[in-house]
Amino acid sequence: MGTYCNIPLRERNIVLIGFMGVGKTTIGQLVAKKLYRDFIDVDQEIEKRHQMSIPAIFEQMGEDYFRKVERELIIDLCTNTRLKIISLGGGAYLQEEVRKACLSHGIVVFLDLSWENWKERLPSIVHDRPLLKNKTLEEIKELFEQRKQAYSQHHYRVATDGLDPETVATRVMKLIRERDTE
Ligand SMILES: Nc1ncnc2c1ncn2[C@@H]1O[C@H](COP(=O)(O)OP(=O)(O)OP(=O)(O)O)[C@@H](O)[C@H]1O
Ligand SMILES: O=C(O)C1=C[C@@H](O)[C@@H](O)[C@H](O)C1
Ligand SMILES: [Mg+2]
Repeated sequence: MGTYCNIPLRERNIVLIGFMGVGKTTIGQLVAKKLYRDFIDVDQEIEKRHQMSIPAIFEQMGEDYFRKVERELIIDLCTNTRLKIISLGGGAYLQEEVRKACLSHGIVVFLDLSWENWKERLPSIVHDRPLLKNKTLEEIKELFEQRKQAYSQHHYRVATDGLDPETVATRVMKLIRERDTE
């Protein structure tokens, strides 16, 4: 897969990236509604295809299997679809092939949230994120910091601290509209 892309800018998929729980799924749904586009959540799509939850896939088939399925699905979506709003799982963008496909074929929007604000969200998300289970807060912070380097490879960044989902979605939508009228 080369980096050449013949998809016109206006038709490229919008790909939301960022750490677990920053709001990719929540915001992606809202942006899709606002722009009248289809929404695809990669985690939900994998769950649907396997008829299993993400924690069950991790437990029964292992993380390596999940990462392969995730990578193949994202590359397929990036290269073969247009005009979608796609929310990735939090760890997908750590894979280089995924980054390349998203950056060359889509418009990548990084949803950023500070550690201080993210910490507050942990209790509401820990139960269905296998990578957060059985980890201390310090270990999670380390993962949060480690992943920053990968997420720094994006087209746009939206700082989400203190913003409700509607406001974040409006900001994402404005970025896309401004880009389309450039
Ligand atoms: N801007 C926001 N303000 C407050 N709460 C939010 C915001 N965005 C999302 N949330 C809440 O945070 C939790 C995680 O959101 P969501 O599932 O959308 O994250 P995600 O980035 O898709 O996570 P994952 O990487 O695990 O798929 C949900 O309970 C959601 O309601
Ligand atoms: O950040 C991660 O590695 C993950 C995030 C979730 O979206 C799921 O894809 C899964 O729980 C792994
Ligand atoms: Mg999600």
